Amino acid sequence: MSAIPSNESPVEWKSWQAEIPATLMFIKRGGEVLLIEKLTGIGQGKVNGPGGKIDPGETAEEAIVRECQEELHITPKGAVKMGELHFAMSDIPDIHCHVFMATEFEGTPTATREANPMWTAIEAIPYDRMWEDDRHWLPQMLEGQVFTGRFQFEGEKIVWMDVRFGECGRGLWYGHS
Ligand SMILES: Nc1[nH]c(=O)nc2c1ncn2[C@H]1C[C@H](O)[C@@H](COP(=O)(O)OP(=O)(O)OP(=O)(O)O)O1
Repeated sequence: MSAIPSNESPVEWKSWQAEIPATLMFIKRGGEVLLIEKLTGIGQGKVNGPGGKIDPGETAEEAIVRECQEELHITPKGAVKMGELHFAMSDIPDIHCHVFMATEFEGTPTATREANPMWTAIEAIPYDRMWEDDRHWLPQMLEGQVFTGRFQFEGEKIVWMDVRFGECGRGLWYGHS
């Protein structure tokens, strides 16, 4: 299944490079998922998964473990890469985000200055408090589908999007990985 672009994107995606490499994590437990209320940084005030920028020299896998430790004092175990998100933004730097899912973790999710943890029933995920793209991939990802998404934002509104399920990575629209 794919969401087909309804108009031409002005972004030249073949040569597009994000300024910020980033990560997101969604930990599932039964019918719930661990979300956060983000208290600092990009998307402050929104609900999201824990995550953040990849530091220089870090892999995405290392970064997502560090971010979960910093934001919630937990260590995810056995994280699986599920998707890649490419955000062409209008008023903040462009972002390339690696999305992970896990079912195991060590520690107790704890509120920090960066995040309030929220165990949330999957059927009650508050999409109206999240980035607009999330409703286009998070439900499918939580059911186990890998994906690649490209989104062009004007402010916080999507003006163009292309989401494809069943494969993860830039090669989907590039012709090679
Ligand atoms: N459109 C979008 N949809 C989404 O679901 N998550 C988005 C998003 N745009 C950005 N993010 C997330 C991805 C990543 O986890 C996070 C990056 O935010 P931040 O820059 O705040 O990261 P950090 O927590 O590293 O912050 P600093 O330590 O302040 O640099 O925002």
